[in-house]
Amino acid sequence: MYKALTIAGSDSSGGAGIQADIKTMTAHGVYAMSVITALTAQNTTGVTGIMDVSKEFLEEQMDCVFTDIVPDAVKIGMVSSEGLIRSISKKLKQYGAQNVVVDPVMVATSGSRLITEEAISVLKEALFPLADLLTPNVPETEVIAGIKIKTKEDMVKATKMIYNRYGCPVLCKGGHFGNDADDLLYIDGEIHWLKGERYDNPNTHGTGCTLSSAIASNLSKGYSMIEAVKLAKTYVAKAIDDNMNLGKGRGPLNHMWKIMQCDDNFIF
Ligand SMILES: Nc1ncnc2c1ncn2[C@@H]1O[C@H](COP(=O)(O)OP(=O)(O)OP(=O)(O)O)[C@@H](O)[C@H]1O
Ligand SMILES: Cc1ncc(CO)c(N)n1
Repeated sequence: MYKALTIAGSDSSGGAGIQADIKTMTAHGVYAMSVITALTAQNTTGVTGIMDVSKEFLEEQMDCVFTDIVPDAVKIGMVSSEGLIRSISKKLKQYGAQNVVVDPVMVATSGSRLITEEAISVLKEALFPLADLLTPNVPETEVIAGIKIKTKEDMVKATKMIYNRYGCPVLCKGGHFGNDADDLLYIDGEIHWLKGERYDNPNTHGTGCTLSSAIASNLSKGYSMIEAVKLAKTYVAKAIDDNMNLGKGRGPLNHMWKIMQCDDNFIF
């Protein structure tokens, strides 16, 4: 059994954060574990509240996981404050965590802010150097690189800047850019455009969380980074294209699209 850990915030509406991650890892046949950084009160229309856990309790959760069922891969999502980021960094180093995917979550699909301004610089300094892959979307890439992205050439430029600064592979996700869903993977000094068709579906709550936990699942199984990202992109595309339509705002994906293609007798 391959094992993956998500370190992220809980989404009460089940489409993003910890819930999306656990569904995704489970759909990949991977044993999922969670270290919860915060509770959020949110639904498909927005986030109404955030309650961070204490540093001590976050570290206690990490100790419990890493001293028992050691994860083959780790995905990090929403971490809203400096102290929690430093605690995660300390514990990842202490336990020599493998296959670390960092999704630098800043703003929810609904537009709500999920990290403080001060915490962004700590994220860069304490967490990015530990990442085996960084997965910013275009607005996050702009913030991290410090340049505006108007064209695909800008996307390449900003992604290279981040790669050179932090020394880790970068996947710049194109879900917020242009008429396609092309993502840019920069790894080992080479550019790989991962082409994607854009589906005309407003229900994209949690696409980023789902992609990063699918990548972590694939890495836990031993796939190369490029293969892990390509497979994850296909999984997300199919979960969007399944056209589930829940909630009053931007609804969640169908993480279980594959299982629901099986007949009931197979599942039970
Ligand atoms: N409408 C769409 N059709 C097809 N693929 C999409 C669509 N929207 C996003 N994607 C894909 O989903 C993945 C996540 O990208 P996106 O840019 O949406 O991340 P994100 O902004 O971090 O997500 P979130 O909205 O959850 O914060 C990428 O592989 C992207 O290409
Ligand atoms: C808890 C949580 N993490 C990440 C996102 C980004 O989609 C969200 N909306 N909620």
